[in-house]
Amino acid sequence: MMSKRSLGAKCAANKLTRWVEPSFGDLFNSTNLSLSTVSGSIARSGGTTRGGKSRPPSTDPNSAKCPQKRKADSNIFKLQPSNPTEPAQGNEDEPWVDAHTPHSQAELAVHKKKIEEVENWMKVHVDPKTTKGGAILLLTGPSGCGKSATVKVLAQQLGYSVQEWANPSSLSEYRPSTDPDAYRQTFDPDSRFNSFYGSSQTGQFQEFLLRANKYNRLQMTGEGGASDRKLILVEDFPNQFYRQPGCLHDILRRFMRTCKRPLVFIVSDSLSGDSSSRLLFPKDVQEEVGVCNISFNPVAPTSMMKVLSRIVSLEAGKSGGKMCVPDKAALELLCSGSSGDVRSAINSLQFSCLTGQSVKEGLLSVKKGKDLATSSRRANSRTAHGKRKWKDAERRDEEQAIGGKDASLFLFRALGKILYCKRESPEGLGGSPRPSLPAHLSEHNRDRLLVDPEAVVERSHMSGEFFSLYLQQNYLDFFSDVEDVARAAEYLSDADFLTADWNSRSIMGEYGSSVATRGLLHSNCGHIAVGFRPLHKPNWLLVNKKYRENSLAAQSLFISFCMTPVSLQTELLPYLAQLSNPLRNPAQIAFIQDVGCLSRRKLPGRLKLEALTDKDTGLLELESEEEDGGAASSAVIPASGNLSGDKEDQGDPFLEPPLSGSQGLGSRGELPASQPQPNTATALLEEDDLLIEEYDSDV
Ligand SMILES: Nc1ncnc2c1ncn2[C@@H]1O[C@H](COP(=O)(O)OP(=O)(O)OP(=O)(O)O)[C@@H](O)[C@H]1O
Repeated sequence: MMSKRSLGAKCAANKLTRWVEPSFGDLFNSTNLSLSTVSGSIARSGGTTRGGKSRPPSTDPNSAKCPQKRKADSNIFKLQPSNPTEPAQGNEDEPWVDAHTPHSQAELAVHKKKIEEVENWMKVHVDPKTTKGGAILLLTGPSGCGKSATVKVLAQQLGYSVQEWANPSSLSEYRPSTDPDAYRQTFDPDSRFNSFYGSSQTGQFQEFLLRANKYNRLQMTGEGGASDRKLILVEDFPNQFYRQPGCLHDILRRFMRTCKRPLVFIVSDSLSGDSSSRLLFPKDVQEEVGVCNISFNPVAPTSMMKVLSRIVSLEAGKSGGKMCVPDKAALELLCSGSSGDVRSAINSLQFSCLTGQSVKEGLLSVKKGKDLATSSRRANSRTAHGKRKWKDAERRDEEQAIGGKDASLFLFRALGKILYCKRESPEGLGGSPRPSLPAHLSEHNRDRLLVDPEAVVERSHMSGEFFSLYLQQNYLDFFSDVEDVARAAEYLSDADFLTADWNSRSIMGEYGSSVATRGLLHSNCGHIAVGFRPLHKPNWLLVNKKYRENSLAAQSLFISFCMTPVSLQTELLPYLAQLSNPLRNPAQIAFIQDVGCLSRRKLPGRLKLEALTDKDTGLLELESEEEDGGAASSAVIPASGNLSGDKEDQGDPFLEPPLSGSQGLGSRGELPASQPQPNTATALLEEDDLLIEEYDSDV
């Protein structure tokens, strides 16, 4: 993978001299000084983006000290001149992402509906005449999908100014005074001499919000428009917020009470599942302070193509024939390789169009991609449908060669790739006959797969075992023949078996997931086109959650017995349930009724399935498990349902989720909430299955 960031880092190391030179342009009579690094950190001093060209240097010390990281990324092209002795020529070195910044809604590579949503929110909340209190907008979505660009374009269009927060890079050093009074004041939050508080990033952030809310921007010469229409933009978050999101939540609450300006937060999601937006803005806080959340999608390939084609034609015109112009196939490669990140796509485009030694490889890769695209187009002339699929599967590696983004897959899509079992058409690509298996193996004959199962699992960013767990939950809906189901079930249990031994689990994990995925694909020979099928999260997650909660509850309620949770639930509680007067604590009675006995009347029904959405990731699942589970954090959750990370059961890595979880579930057909439910207990009592009398030893 050649990401823009790693590329930037490499170039910075190699061409450090060139990086320094323009900063001393005046001294060395270097006239072509590009200021976009400094001016890249726009608006944090109060200005909006003015055009895509070099902007005047900001006077804000923050912006000079700390160029925003994403802007710094875009400077990679400045750091690699073909000849370091030559001065930069004109705008040649300007990053195209900056040079082609969108200036109007029509130019934005963002879905119209999303733009409209943001525009409507702005119209309602930014005008101080129509709004009373503060309002908060949260924009989420993958990196480079145009969130900031949308805010800036709309702000410019509606005549609003944007005041943006940027994390200060260096804080003024704190030197404790020897005077005890001064020392006390330093740490006293109510003291106005509180230098410690004032100098922390969080403190500065709070102060920024206060000032941004209180004061209007200074009117610069030549600037017109209503300066009281302002929105506050936050994309960088003080690091402290990631450690203690509660700090941010307190600030938000205070902001909503006291402020009158609208506040826009932009948080980029990562495909690998470490969702900052979930951490910084949990659902309950969003509801409490009334955050409006608009979620952006990756840029659609058609919009991306339009942007790239426009840039290529403009740049080709400017270069006067010097530029290496990529053709449509190469642009398509760039589009699919960028995973909907317009910044990454434009950077890759510029990189691949540069002429010079340093990008020779990039050009070769484009050529390779072109050749491949052309040959596959020829080969697929017969089967129009197979054409695209084939190209997708075969070209993925080529895409990565030209600075493509890491092609991560959301879990939903990754599962679909296995379950829908897409294969090449029987006549093969190009109509040439495929070699077939010998007669005695003919039952194993299958058309060629259009997916690489191992790559799919890898791109889903979750362990193979966990991936198999999702497959186990969902595969039945995609089979039409019971023989196939039997074979698939066998493969799945083989996969479980491979990872059953915790000693070799880390090594065998990959083999296990290969057996599970390939086994499913191979078994499904009677596969019929099944249209859309909803996918669900594994029941195991719910059962496991319930089990952990029961374990904790059992331990705390029956602490005096000094037994492990497993022994409590499988030995003691069923025994106590048989006694008519064991205890007098209502919580204990309720728990015994919930966990210690099987209902004779009602059979456990199917659990209520939780739908898997296209934005879910397996890691989130694990995280939420850990959050909810408190002390019982699970480090590894294998497909077989073994819970090896559970602290109470560390001595028993093969612990099965006990029956207790499903009992409580089954009696009501759905999983009850975390703690033992009094209603469950009541329902059971009503059944007369069991009667536990309250026993008072004092009587
Ligand atoms: N047509 C276009 N639509 C959107 N952005 C474009 C377009 N053409 C060029 N760009 C540039 O692409 C970049 C898009 O990045 P932007 O900052 O908007 O992404 P983002 O969704 O906010 O993600 P991040 O959090 O990574 O910044 C900007 O630098 C923008 O100037």
